[in-house]
Amino acid sequence: MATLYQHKIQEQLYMIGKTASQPFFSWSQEIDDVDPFHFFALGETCSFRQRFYWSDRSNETVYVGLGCTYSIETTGNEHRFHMVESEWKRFTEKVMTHHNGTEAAPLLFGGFSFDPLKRKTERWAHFPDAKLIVPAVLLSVKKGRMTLTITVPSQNHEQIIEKIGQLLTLLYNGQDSLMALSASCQTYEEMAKHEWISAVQKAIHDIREGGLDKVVLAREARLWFDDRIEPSVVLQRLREQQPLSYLFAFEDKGNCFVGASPEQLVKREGMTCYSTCLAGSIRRGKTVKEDEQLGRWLLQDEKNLREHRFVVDMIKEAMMEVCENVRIPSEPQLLKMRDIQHLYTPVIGESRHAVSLFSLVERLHPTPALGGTPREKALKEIREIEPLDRGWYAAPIGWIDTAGNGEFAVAIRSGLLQGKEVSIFAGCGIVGDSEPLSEYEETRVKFKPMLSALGVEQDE
Ligand SMILES: C=C(O[C@H]1C=CC=C(C(=O)O)[C@@H]1O)C(=O)O
Repeated sequence: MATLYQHKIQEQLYMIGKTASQPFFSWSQEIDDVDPFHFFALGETCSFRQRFYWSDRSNETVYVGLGCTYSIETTGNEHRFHMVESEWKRFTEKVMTHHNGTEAAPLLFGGFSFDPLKRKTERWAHFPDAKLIVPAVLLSVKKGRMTLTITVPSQNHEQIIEKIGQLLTLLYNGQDSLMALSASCQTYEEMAKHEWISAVQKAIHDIREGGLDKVVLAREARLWFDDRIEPSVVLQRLREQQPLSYLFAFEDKGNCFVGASPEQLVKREGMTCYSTCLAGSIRRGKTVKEDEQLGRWLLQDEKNLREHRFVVDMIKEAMMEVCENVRIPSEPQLLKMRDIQHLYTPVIGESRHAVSLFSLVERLHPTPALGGTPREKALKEIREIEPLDRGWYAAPIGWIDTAGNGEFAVAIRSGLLQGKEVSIFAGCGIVGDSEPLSEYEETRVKFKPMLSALGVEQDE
């Protein structure tokens, strides 16, 4: 099998080499079934320094990217979304695509930091305010059909093609390299716990004083393991444990940001735009009866409904500025994940003119589910009182295609894997009648998805 692909690639490249009229060349081919996690894991074996994983909430669309043919990156740029959009457009004009009857084309993957104005720490050194890449090799799974897309420079691509050949050989002829989680956690520490609780008290005070309605405060826990954590194992465990979440990973030179988020920021599919309001939370019950009671309580609890309403109002307003026929249910429903249930309201609209995906991301990020309301005041409050550099946590992560369609999730329920060390993040919406200790407990529940994927169970 591998030989056939290698032969086809070589043949195509030979032709391109002779006729190259564009700086980049992208070649797609439908392939036999492979396991996306295995594909991701082989990226490490074959020394690809960048890896990306994405699957949507239905698991119908899965993308795995390895290597980097083109990258768009910026820090400290207040027009970062616009900059990424125009760079991407420039790239699409420089690439010659050979679809071979597939629907595939090169994709741009990546993410953004939560707040470019927050002081940065060493922890996030490999994650600038925007970093998106076109992978050298991309596995796309759409409704069960698998396609391989190779995107390389038209010249001087011999080395990368050789590496892709090695990958294909291992993919079809080698052993399945996925392993169980072998590292065990030596130390677990909740960072700045007391400082965080004081920050919540301060936020409650500031909200009661007026001028600020809601602010989301997040915190970090650190874990130290006895061995390196391999992201593909964590991804696979997240898929098993959080089947209704977006699954994402972005790895650069051994630093991997990974998570399973229930929250869509935005999706653009032709003229249709989708977003999600997700705010207001309670844990899952231990029995069906208790779970239903907790759910019913959440649907009627004034404080949680208010937290949720701020998000609905903001997303509705943002969508109505660019869309017509905006559909939003009048009441939230419950979204139940393994460890937690949320108030959830989906939003759909038809864009009035061809509004770009990145301009939608810019309008929506951060919603009051991650920042607060009013937006600028909440961001200022977070900058001043939150004892944390969020990095890419709570920020947009996703992909865009050459037609401008794509999807970004909100990178919550996530962690940063750096060799034997891991940071995980969780936050919650603070309003005037919040209670610091129950907000603290809520963040503990939100740590659970990452902790379980890392093989760590929390004390009750
Ligand atoms: C900020 C997080 O969750 C947000 C999403 C859903 C519910 C939330 C809440 O109830 O506070 C948060 O707004 C997180 O998980 O770190």
